[in-house]
Amino acid sequence: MTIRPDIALPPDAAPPPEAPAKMSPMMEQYHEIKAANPGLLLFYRMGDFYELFFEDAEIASRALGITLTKRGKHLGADIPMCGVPVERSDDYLHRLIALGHRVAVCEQTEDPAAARARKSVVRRDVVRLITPGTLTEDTLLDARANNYLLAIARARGSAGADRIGLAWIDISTGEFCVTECSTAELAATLARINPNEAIVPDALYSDTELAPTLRELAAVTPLTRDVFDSATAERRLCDYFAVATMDGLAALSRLEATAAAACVTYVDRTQLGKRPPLSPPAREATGSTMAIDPATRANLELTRTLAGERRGSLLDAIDCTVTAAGSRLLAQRLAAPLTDAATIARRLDAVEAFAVDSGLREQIRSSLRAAPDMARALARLSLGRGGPRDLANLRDGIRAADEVLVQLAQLASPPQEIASAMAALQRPSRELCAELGRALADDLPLLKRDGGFVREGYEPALDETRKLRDASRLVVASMQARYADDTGIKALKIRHNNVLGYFVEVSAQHGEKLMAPPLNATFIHRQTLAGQVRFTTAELGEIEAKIANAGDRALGLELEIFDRLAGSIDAAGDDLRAAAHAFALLDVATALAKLASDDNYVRPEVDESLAFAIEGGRHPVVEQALKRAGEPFIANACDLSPGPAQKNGQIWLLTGPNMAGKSTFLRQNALIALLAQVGSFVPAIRARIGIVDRLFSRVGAADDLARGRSTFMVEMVETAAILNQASERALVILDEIGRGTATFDGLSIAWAAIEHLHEQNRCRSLFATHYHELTALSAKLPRLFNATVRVKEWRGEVVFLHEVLPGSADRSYGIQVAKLAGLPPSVVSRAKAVLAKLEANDRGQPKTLIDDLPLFAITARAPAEAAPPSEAEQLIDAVKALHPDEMTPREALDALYALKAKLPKAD
Ligand SMILES: Nc1ncnc2c1ncn2[C@@H]1O[C@H](COP(=O)(O)OP(=O)(O)OP(=O)(O)O)[C@@H](O)[C@H]1O
Repeated sequence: MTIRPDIALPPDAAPPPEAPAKMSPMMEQYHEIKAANPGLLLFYRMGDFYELFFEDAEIASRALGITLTKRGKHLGADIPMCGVPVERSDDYLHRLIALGHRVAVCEQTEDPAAARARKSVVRRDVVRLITPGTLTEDTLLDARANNYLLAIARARGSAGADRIGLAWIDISTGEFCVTECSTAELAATLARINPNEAIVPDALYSDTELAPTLRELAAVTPLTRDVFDSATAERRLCDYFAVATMDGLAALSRLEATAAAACVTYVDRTQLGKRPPLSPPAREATGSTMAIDPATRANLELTRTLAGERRGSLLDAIDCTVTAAGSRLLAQRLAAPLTDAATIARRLDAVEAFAVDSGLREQIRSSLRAAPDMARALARLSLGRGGPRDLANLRDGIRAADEVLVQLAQLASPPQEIASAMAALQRPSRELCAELGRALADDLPLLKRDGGFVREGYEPALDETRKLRDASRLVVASMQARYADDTGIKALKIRHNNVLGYFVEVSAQHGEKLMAPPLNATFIHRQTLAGQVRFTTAELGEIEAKIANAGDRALGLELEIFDRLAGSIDAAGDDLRAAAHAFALLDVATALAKLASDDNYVRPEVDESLAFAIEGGRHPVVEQALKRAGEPFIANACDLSPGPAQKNGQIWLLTGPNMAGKSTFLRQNALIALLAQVGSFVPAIRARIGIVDRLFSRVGAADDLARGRSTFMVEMVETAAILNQASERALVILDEIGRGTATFDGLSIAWAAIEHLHEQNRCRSLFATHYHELTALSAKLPRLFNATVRVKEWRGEVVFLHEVLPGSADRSYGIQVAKLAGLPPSVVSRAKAVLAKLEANDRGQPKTLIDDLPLFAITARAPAEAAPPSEAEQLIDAVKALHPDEMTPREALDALYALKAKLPKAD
């Protein structure tokens, strides 16, 4: 989490910086603006740079790696300063925001010439506040991820039963959701939403109970109590949505309304009164999504791998979407699998429709690929930050909607989700689209202030003004010819720059002529450069004014047209947002269908039972990785459904050698359940899953030194959470519990945990272990089933078959795996010797063996330990080293002879 004391102060509670006794007017202005924006880095515009001063400069120079310089003195000390060029500021802003900083951008709001004339400092004002959760610029956003601002409100309950209200919005797309949860559920809910910035009341920010959870977040901004005032929440929401009561828009609990109002208040503050259009808050019913705590999300590598990469995660493996909005929706869905079988079935129906019709699927995907990101264009326009290309995006979006509708008409009876997407695509006004088509030119500038984006013929007044402007430019050209004639200077040119405007330019040698009578009556000297002399004339001044006026008028008219069009778009915002969402939805459905048909996924049966029956299940990510390496993935079944006379699901106890595929098997079953409830087809031959309400996974172990927890402590905290919270609808994946401590302690903990799962939690579970002693528990626990991963021993080597079968393993083949990993041969054979002794005696009495086993150092030197490879082994190594695909026939023949030569000579 990035909480910086320097930026984390509540906006209205920080003390203003101390004003010095005497400072320059500019520094006075700086201090005044800085004091009004505490907690934010101030980007103070000076010419072509944004400058930062004092502590801001120190923070920014450190964060951005830019030079810290000095500018004047303040209270007798140097003023630290650093600056970033305006045209590259987006890049710097991006980096500061990514680090959790918040920035106030302060612009010059008048022409410096006017200030000079007034003999005072240029007027400046903060034009916007940029915070991680309130971004809209494409350059600052990740197109494929949502950018959520989240507000957390708390209501104190009796006996520690506090309730938490959450509201989250993405102002770049207009999404707005609220929900409530308990304090215990907070971590899982936050991990699901994954906000880029959270705002919390001061009191909550300093709460010791919640601090560890809040620390997991990317950036947290504490705010004063008034922002979270429940008494004024409804009024603030009504004010934002311009309605008299929220009842018609959303039914919110008081706590949800408090969090929602905090969000809109913060948006108001950071956008300085500009209000991005938001959908009315959609309420997420408690329990409508599968609860997955942060550790499980991390372990299962849902959106990021444990190393923090998107590549290699489940999302990356299944994301075949072709639009940024589709990718965002898929990530949202993956983060929040559903728990309602009917809703899941509706999503699956849509995927199925496209899975069976690959022709239609590909047509739609190619139309979607060309469609623009309407939601973000819309948000930029509403905030006054949009440009002509955003208008064009909406025009093209509506055109794409028509194209997709024609394609979807091929479906005889579209399933419900597709039918509602079709209805949404019909909503945007076609008249608006036609108007945009008439108004916009073919080539559009990025910024509206560059002009030239309105098509000729759209508005007569504009055409007229442009003609005037262009005609005046022609007059300048003819004037140049006339002046050249009149003066006899052929090389005379009329040029233009921003300082002088239009001017006559001649070489130095001709300059004298124009400055002497009679020509000096017409040509007024303006500037002498090394090689040229520049002049103006009264006539040129007049024509320049005409050109400037016509140009300004033309731009003014264009901007009026822009505002009119942006206004119509804003008014049609709801329809356009609905269409944008429909695109995303179709993108996700077609992408999942493509995945299903490319990778052989099947439609899962999802119902209210406690079944969990997978036939031919595969791991979606490992399978893809093996496929790239040209290797097959071995499919495996898993059945945790209650037996004939049982009420609860089963526990599979999986034993098997290292590297056999136990972890892969555990995770694949969790991922199949998750994918099924996301509404995706699954990598299996058949799958029936009774709704899982909560997924727990403890796979592997990692230190959490930042939190002062050792590997074993992390393992136990996570196991405790599972044993305390899993109900009979949960799915629990436990991998090697207890391995982080002494053998007997670990075995005992694992033993007790299995009994607890069986007797108390009674949930469907998969438990992998190297403690083979645990398999004896199946005699006592009727719903415990022993399974093992098969391996084959071949010439002393272990061969992994990756097949999961009933039964239990008797050994771990740890030493063989260690050998494969390249442990020195002396260590491997020494380990074998120790193991043999240990097995011959009681495994639990290693101390008594010390005397039986001479020291490693002594045996390690024994020549037998490093025996040279046998002839057969040499032959195998030589064959392994051959790469037939890379050999020429000649090389292959030579290799054959060489192999033959290696054979033992027949006597
Ligand atoms: N079903 C399978 N088909 C093909 N290859 C597999 C399969 N399962 C696992 N593998 C391969 O075996 C490797 C090891 O798998 P995994 O990590 O699941 O083993 P493990 O039994 O959990 O090992 P350990 O006990 O050492 O943690 C994987 O990286 C994968 O490449």
